[in-house]
Formats: sequence, C-alpha cells, structure tokens
Amino acid sequence: MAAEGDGIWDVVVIGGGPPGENAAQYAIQGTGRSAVIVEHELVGGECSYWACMPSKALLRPIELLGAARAMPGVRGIVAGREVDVAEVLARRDGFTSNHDDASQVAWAKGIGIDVLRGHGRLVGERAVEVTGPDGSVRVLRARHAVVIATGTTAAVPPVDGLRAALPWTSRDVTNLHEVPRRVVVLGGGVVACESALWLRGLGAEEVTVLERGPGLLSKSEPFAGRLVADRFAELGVRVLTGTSLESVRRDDPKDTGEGRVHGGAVHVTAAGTGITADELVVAAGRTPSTGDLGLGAVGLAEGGYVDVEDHLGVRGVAGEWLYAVGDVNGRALLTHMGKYQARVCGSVIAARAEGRAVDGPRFRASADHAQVPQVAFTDPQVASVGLTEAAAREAGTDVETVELDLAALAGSALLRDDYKGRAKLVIDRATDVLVGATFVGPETAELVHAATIAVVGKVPMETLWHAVPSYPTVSEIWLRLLESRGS
Ligand SMILES: Cc1cc2nc3c(=O)[nH]c(=O)nc-3n(C[C@H](O)[C@H](O)[C@H](O)COP(=O)(O)OP(=O)(O)OC[C@H]3O[C@@H](n4cnc5c(N)ncnc54)[C@H](O)[C@@H]3O)c2cc1C
Ligand SMILES: NC(=O)c1ccc[n+]([C@@H]2O[C@H](COP(=O)([O-])OP(=O)(O)OC[C@H]3O[C@@H](n4cnc5c(N)ncnc54)[C@H](O)[C@@H]3O)[C@@H](O)[C@H]2O)c1
Repeated sequence: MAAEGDGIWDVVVIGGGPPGENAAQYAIQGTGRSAVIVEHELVGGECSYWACMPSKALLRPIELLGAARAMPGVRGIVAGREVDVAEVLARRDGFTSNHDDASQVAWAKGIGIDVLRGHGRLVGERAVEVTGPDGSVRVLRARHAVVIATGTTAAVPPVDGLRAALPWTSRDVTNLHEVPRRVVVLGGGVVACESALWLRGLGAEEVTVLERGPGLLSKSEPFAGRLVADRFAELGVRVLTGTSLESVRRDDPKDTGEGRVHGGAVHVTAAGTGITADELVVAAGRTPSTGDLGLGAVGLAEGGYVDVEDHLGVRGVAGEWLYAVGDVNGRALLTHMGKYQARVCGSVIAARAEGRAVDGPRFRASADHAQVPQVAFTDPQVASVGLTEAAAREAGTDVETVELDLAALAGSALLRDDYKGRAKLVIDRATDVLVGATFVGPETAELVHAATIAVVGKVPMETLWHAVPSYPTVSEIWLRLLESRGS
C-alpha cells in the first residue's frame, strides 16, 4: 500500500452520482470542513449520462409528436411525418454533455468538494484505498465519515448464451447511435417500457417486450400496466407476458461500442418459441455496485445491497462513521430519493461533526419506505406515490380505494381528444388519510406532487375537500375522486 500522497478529509464519498454529490455538499456546506468524492467514471453518475437524462430527452420529442397527431388543427401539419432521429440524438447528447463531466467537477470544486479519479475500496475503519486510472494506489482517511454512493449496474440474468451475445443494457439503449430494425426487450419494468417506446418512436419496426411476470410495470397498480400494454398494441409493440427467456444465440457477436448494434442477428428462445432480432436489450433489474468495495474489510458481507438505518448509517458497523445513500442501499432506486437520503445523511454527518443531536425529523429518512413518488415516462405516463392497494394490504393496512376514469373531465378532454387514463386513491380507513395515489394518463407527471404532499403531510381526507382544483384542469380528478367516495 503506497503511503505517498495519502490524505485526510473530513468526509470521503465513494461514488459521484447525484446522491454522492449531495451527501458531500450537505456534510460540509457553510463550514470549513473538507470532502472528497472518489469517482471511477464520470461525476454525475448513471442518472446524468446513461439513465434519467438521456431517456427523458429521447422520450419527450416522441411524446410531443404523439400529442400533435391527436390534435385537430395540428395533426395535418405532422401527418405522415416522423421525428428527426439525428436531431433527437443530438439533443440527447446535449443533455448528457457528450459524456464530459467538466461542469459537474467544476460545480463540486466550486463548493469546496475535491474530486479524485479512481476506484474506491474500504480497507478499514475510516480508510478508503483508491486505485487511480494510472494504477497508483493511495489511502484516504476520513475524520468524520465515509459515504458509500456507488449505485447499481444493469443485472444480466444467468440465461444460456445471454452474456456471450453481448446484449444491450440500459447504457446502450439510452445512448443508442443507431436504431436496430428488430429489437427484443427483456423485462417489463420501467426501463423496458420506456425504452421500447423510444425504440419504436425512433423507427424500430419490430419491438417485442418479454416479461416473465403476468403484466407490465408490476410494481404499480395493475391498470397502469394494462393501459401501457394497450398503447403498445396501438403502436405495434408486441408484449409477451408470462414469458421467461430460455436461451440466446447470436451470429458473430462484436463489441462495436456503446449504442451500436453488437454483431449479427440474435436468436432468442422464450416460452418454447423463437424470435430473431437485430438487438436484444436487457432491462431486467439492477445489481448493486458492491462487488469490489471492500465491505468484508469492515466486517460486512461482500456484495449485495448495503443495509442502512434511517440516519443512513450502515447497519453492522460501529462508530457512526459509515453511511450509504442512493441505489446502493436498495431502499428506493430513484434519483430524487437518493438525493433525499443524501440531504438527510449529509445533515447527520454535519450535526455529529459539530456535536449536535440528530433526533429531529430532518435527520431521519422516512419518506423512502412507503411514501416514494415515481413517474414512469411511458405512454401514457404512470405517476404514483406511496403504496398500491396490494402493497398496503400486504402491510396489514385496512384500506378503502376509489378509482375513476381520468378521461371524463373537461381538463383532460381539452388536453387531448383521445385522452385515456385512470386514477386511484388508496386510503387508510383507520386514520382516513391517503397512503397511495396513482394517475395514469398523458401528462400526469406534474399531477403527482399534490398527492405526495397529501401522503407525506397525512392530510385528512376531510381537509382535501377544501383543496379546490382549478377549472378546467386534470387536477379536477381530485374532486371527482372525493365525490365518488361519498364523504
Ligand atoms: C434507463 C434508466 C432510466 C432511469 N430514469 C430515472 C428517472 O427518470 N428518474 C429517476 O428518479 N430515476 C431514474 N433512474 C434511476 C436512477 O438512474 C438511479 O436511481 C440513480 O442513478 C442512482 O444514483 P446513485 O448515485 O445512487 O447511483 P449511480 O448513478 O449508479 O452512481 C454511482 C456512481 O458511483 C461510481 N462508482 C461505483 N463504484 C465505485 C467505486 N468503487 N469507486 C469509485 N466510484 C464508483 C459510478 O461510476 C457512478 O458514477 C433510471 C435508471 C435507468 C437505468
Ligand atoms: N422513470 C423512472 O423513474 C425510472 C426509469 C427507469 C428506471 N427507473 C428505476 O430503475 C430501476 C430499475 O428498473 P428496471 O426496469 O431495470 O427494473 P425492475 O426491477 O423494475 O423491472 C425488471 C423487470 O424485468 C423482469 N425480468 C427479470 N428477469 C427476467 C427474465 N429472465 N425474463 C423475463 N423478465 C424478466 C422482472 O419480472 C421485472 O418486471 C427501478 O427501480 C426503476 O424504478 C426509474
């Protein structure tokens, strides 16, 4: 182990995604404390370059064209037209800064956070060994805290021939540079549904989604997956549910680079039948990036998600020095929830460094258990917060539900002539507060925050009668849901 160049910081963060950045920021801001982010790839993490940003940049033009096609007075202008693929990809590349993290590094340095390139690994209490891009090794010491923020990578299921076929993962499909003509998408979760949509929208002629479960978007209310599947049928995207991938063979697999077709035809066998495609996209969940993190050196089991308590401290490690935020703790694999944890974690580190108590609500992550908001930017969008009816019942809550067609409103009819959607509230009977809400329909993304406030604020349903939605907006669904409940 090299001693030369070893350094000491107040806070050492391993992983520079948005949660890692925010944990460092909150731990030192307004103080003279020091922090360093150790990043082995790009500061900004998966979200900025291979996940949220490129995926949403790809989806928006397709959504806009769909809306224009549905609007009398406008549809004639776009009739027979498709999106300009080159322009869409160029705009996507703008959102990912062409994989240049200079502005993120400048932001970090500007607020006093150092950035060190290299692979970080725990080697003992408050000690992180960093292997730099040139192979040099140094050990960083943390006076107060080490934060693990190493995220996840795409999981590749152990299916015969799958790895050898060099399939696309979320990295390729978000950063595609060519559009395969025939694509099979493995999985029916958010990554699969969003990417099937942009692949089709960008011109893929045959898109097949293979999901082993009974429906799409299985973590959502069942009508969400059904409405997305209906739209896929209209768009010509084939959905095979209850279908597990059995084997894969590829003619001449080649590592042609990210987002380029990786060789010849792919022959997929699923449920006994064969499908031939030009590319296979694996969107079958995530694996925590803990395989080479030195968890064993601090007495933890190697690999797996890192278990944390609500201060984001790692369970099983004494001394209040090791924390984990973001995807790597497995609590809620979403950027906004990782950043929320980071704000809590950074505040806890700051308070402990200053000898202050950490017993107020600001110092505990409470919203990432059962109050998580999420928007799947599918067509239609699926915007939800909190528990589904099934999850609430499974948790032992006696619930009442109300569910309505979202299309029967002036606001939604004005938005689109062909508006299709559905909304549902899940209410805890014992307390008469909302514990979950789902809105499925075009442009429902912006509808969900009102529900998040009601769920997190435990606003009594009685009080919601006085939260009057503006006319004519889609938010009027709140009034209809309350009316249909009859209270
Ligand atoms: C296709 C796709 C679309 C998505 N869209 C959305 C969305 O719209 N909204 C949303 O909220 N979420 C979305 N997500 C989820 C979101 O991307 C993640 O929740 C988020 O990136 C988690 O941030 P993180 O920092 O925990 O992990 P990551 O973003 O994975 O960042 C971890 C960082 O740690 C680095 N690292 C790992 N190990 C080490 C090590 N040992 N040493 C040094 N550095 C290391 C990595 O290089 C990386 O930069 C999407 C995910 C995918 C795959
Ligand atoms: N808009 C957003 O907020 C957004 C977008 C993308 C991803 N994300 C987050 O990223 C995370 C990962 O998403 P994801 O879609 O990769 O994972 P996921 O776990 O949500 O879905 C994976 C799906 O793949 C299926 N699957 C797994 N192995 C299979 C096999 N061998 N054959 C057939 N089907 C198989 C599973 O049944 C599951 O439905 C999620 O937590 C998600 O919330 C969020």
